Parts: sequence; structure tokens; C-alpha cells
Amino acid sequence: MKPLRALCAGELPRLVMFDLDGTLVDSVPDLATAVDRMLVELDREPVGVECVRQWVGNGARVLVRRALAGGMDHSSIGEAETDAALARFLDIYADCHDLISLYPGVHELLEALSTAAVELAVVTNKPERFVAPLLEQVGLGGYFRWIIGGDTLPQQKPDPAALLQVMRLAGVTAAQSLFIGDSRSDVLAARAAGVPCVAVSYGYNHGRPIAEEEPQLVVDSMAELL
Ligand SMILES: O=C(O)COP(=O)(O)O
Ligand SMILES: [Mg+2]
Repeated sequence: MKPLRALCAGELPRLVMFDLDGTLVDSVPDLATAVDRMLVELDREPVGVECVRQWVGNGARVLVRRALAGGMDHSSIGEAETDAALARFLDIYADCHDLISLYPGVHELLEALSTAAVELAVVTNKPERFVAPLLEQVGLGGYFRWIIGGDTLPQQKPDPAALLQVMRLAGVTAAQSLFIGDSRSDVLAARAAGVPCVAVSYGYNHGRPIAEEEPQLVVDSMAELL
């Protein structure tokens, strides 16, 4: 795990925090199914998986607002319309978990880190209720000591609050921690927490290369970290 040591002054980090969607699991096919079913219920045209891939990363509420707006800018969408559509989306998504898949190298990296007694956490903007069951479904149920979802705290990424909270609970400093994510919110949250950030190139970053956000390291697969 040389690349991880290089980011933490020659030592293995004591805590590694992971983003979920686009980092550990490819969840966009299921999210797109749920978005499209919601839109069809509302007598709208479905948008398909490529649009949803660009819109994911700022939590379910913003995803639904982007779907209603048909683009990244959702400022025209009202709160009452959002509340009603979000409730339908969450209900529909609760039954859409057939297509989720684990990215290559994830299981191996988690196994190596936990064997080395590194503490592991998930910090995602996905609503908390979905996270533990999905991790269980893809075979990652036992690895994470802390799970923070998008609605666990008042703030979500890019705010660093969740990262700071996990670091506090783990009793570690920023220099002993690492964050691994796929999108701009992840890089910004890690930077604001003072934590080194590894970004994966295969995830969802609103259609832009993640290197533009200037994480400390970009990898094409978790296997590169082993
Ligand atoms: O729900 C989202 O928008 C994305 O979740 P993530 O923070 O795990 O990428
Ligand atoms: Mg993500």
C-alpha cells in the first residue's frame, strides 16, 4: 500500500473514509431507473442513465431537482414540487437495487486495510437509510465502523462536517486520515478538513475529469493503491 503511505508521511493512514456512489459501487443504473420511473409518473419524458450520471453527487434532493429541471441548474424548481417528487423517488428507489455493482479492486483494498487494522468509514451524500443495506448486498457489510449519510448531519459534502466527526470519533488527526472519492464535493470536503484525498477516475464528476479538482492523487482503479 505504498501510495497510501506516501500520502501520510510514510505511515499507513489510521483512518480511511470512502465515498460510496461512483467510488465503491456503480449505483447510477439503479438511480436512473428510479429517476425515470418518477418522471414517467409525473407525465414527463424519461432522461436515461447518461443524464443521471452527470447529476448524481449532491444527494437525492438535488438529483430529483435536476431531473425536474432537465439539467444541472435547478434554481427554477419550487420546494413543494421538490418535496412531492422526492417522496416518490425515495419510495421507488427503495425497490431499485438490482443493477448495483462493486468496482474492481474495492473488496481487495478493504480487506488489506482491515487486515492492517486501519479504521474504515463511509461518508456519502446518499440518504443514510439506503447505505448499510446496499453495502450488505454487495458483500461489504462487515468493513465499516462508521457510516454517515447525506441526511445524518445537517451538513453534507462539500462541507467537511462529516469527515471531522468521523475523525473525532476515531480519535485521529487529519494527517493520519485519508479520503477516497470520485467527485468535486469529495475533494472539496477533504481539502476543507485538511485530509489528503485520493480520487478515482471511473466515477461520476458531473461529466468533468476529476483531476481538474486537484486531489492529491488520481487512480484508475483501487488496485493501484494496493
Ligand atoms: O447520493 C449522491 O448524490 C451521491 O452519493 P456519494 O456522496 O456517495 O457519491
Ligand atoms: Mg460519489
